[in-house]
Amino acid sequence: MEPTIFTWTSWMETLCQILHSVIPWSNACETISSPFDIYKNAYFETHMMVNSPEQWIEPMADAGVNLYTFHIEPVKDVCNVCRLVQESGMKVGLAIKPATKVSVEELARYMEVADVVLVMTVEPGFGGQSFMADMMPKVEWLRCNYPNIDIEVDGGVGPKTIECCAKSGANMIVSGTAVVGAPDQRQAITQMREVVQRYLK
Ligand SMILES: O=C(CO)[C@@H](O)[C@H](O)COP(=O)(O)O
Repeated sequence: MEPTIFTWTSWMETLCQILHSVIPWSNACETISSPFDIYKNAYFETHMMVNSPEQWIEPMADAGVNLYTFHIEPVKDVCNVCRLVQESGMKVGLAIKPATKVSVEELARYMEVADVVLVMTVEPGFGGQSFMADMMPKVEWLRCNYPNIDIEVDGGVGPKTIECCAKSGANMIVSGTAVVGAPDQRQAITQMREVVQRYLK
């Protein structure tokens, strides 16, 4: 398990996360495929905040996405969507939002097919929201029961909140505003990665 810092900034080190709330959905696929011309070694995750994730699997796989993360709340047959994602060649990410009716314990039934679990620390919608520390028990429960799975946190994460996330067990970090607004973006990413590494040991 490695610390991975995902960030949404013009300076891509590891990943470009395409949020339909950030990019008008009409041209998301074109937007995704265009960075590949520039960032040939980047690892691309799409965080699908959509009601029908199965509808976008093929376009995202064709655009070159590596990790397809979708919210399980609106999906009736999660295992089927996971299977379709795997068959497309992408990794499977399962996301739950703060005000969800899905308990983190219910995720247990999908752990055989999931590669990543994303615990949202803001309500999906837009960047720059405040970090919700009361989401950390979900991360702690996951890390305690699934010591080797990748656990991602997303929303309000930055140098001031990274310690809380890493201590709870998160090893995949999405950071938007905190990196984009940092005077030194590389330093902000490096600092967060070092904190996560400290807890991974
Ligand atoms: O998915 C979302 C919001 O819908 C998050 O990815 C945020 O957009 C990340 O931005 P910051 O909260 O780090 O600014």
